[in-house]
Amino acid sequence: MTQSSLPALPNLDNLWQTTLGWQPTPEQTHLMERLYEEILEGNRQLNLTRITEPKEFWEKHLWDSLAGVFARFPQDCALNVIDIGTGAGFPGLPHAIAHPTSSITLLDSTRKKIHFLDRLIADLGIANAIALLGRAEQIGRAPPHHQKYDLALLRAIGTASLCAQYALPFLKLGGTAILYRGRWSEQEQAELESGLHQWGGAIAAIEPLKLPLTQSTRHCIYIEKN
Ligand SMILES: C[S@@+](CC[C@H](N)C(=O)[O-])C[C@H]1O[C@@H](n2cnc3c(N)ncnc32)[C@H](O)[C@@H]1O
Repeated sequence: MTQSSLPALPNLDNLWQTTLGWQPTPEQTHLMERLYEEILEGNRQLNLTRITEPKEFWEKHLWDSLAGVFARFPQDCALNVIDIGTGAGFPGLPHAIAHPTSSITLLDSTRKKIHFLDRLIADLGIANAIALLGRAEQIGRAPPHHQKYDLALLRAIGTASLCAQYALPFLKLGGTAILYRGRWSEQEQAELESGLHQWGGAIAAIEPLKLPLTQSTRHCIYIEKN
C-alpha cells in the first residue's frame, strides 16, 4: 500500500475546540495525520495497535491521550514527561505534538517498538520526544530518571496499583502520575489506596471522561507524589 492509498484522518478540528478548548495549528494537524499514516505503515510489520479505523484512531488514540492532561495542565507549560509502557507512542506522542514546550520520554521494554519510535520521531521531526528502551521498575531507580519528571503517563500497562508503583519513583516531589483507565470501581480504588501511602503517593483526583464520538466512559486517576 502506498502512502496515498492510506485512509485519512477525519477533520475534527471543531471537536478539539468544543471538547478540550484546544485548536491545533495546521502544523500540528499535519503531524497527527503523519503519525496516523506511519502507524498504519508500521502495523504491517509490527503488531502496534488494533485501533486503525480513522475515527476510532482519532478518538481512542489522539483525543483520549490528550484529554486527561489538558484537563489539568495548561498547554504552554514546560513539563518533563515520561510515558511508561508507551507501545506505539500513546499517550506520549500526541502530547509531544500538542505541547511543544514539554519534553517527552517514551519508555517501553520492547526493542522493536523503540526502534519503530526512533524512526517515527526522526521522520516526523518531533524534536521534543525521545524513545527509551527499558523496564519501568529498573529505569525508575536509575539516577538519570529517578525523581526527574513532573508528569508520568500510563495507559494499558497493568493494574492501577502496578502503574502507581512504576510511576512514583520517576516523579519529583509534587509531580503527578495520570493513570488512564476505562471503567473504575470502588474495589480498584481500595486496592490502589491500600498501597499508595507506602509508595509515597496520594490520589489527587478521579475524573470521569466521555469520549466525544462513541460516548464511552474513561477515567483519569491523578496521583500526586508526596
Ligand atoms: C498494551 S501496551 C499499551 C501501549 C500504550 N500505552 C497504549 O495505551 O496504546 C503495553 C506496553 O507496555 C510495555 N510494558 C509492559 N511492561 C513494561 C515495563 N515493566 N516497563 C516498560 N514497558 C512495559 C509493553 O512492551 C507494551 O508495549
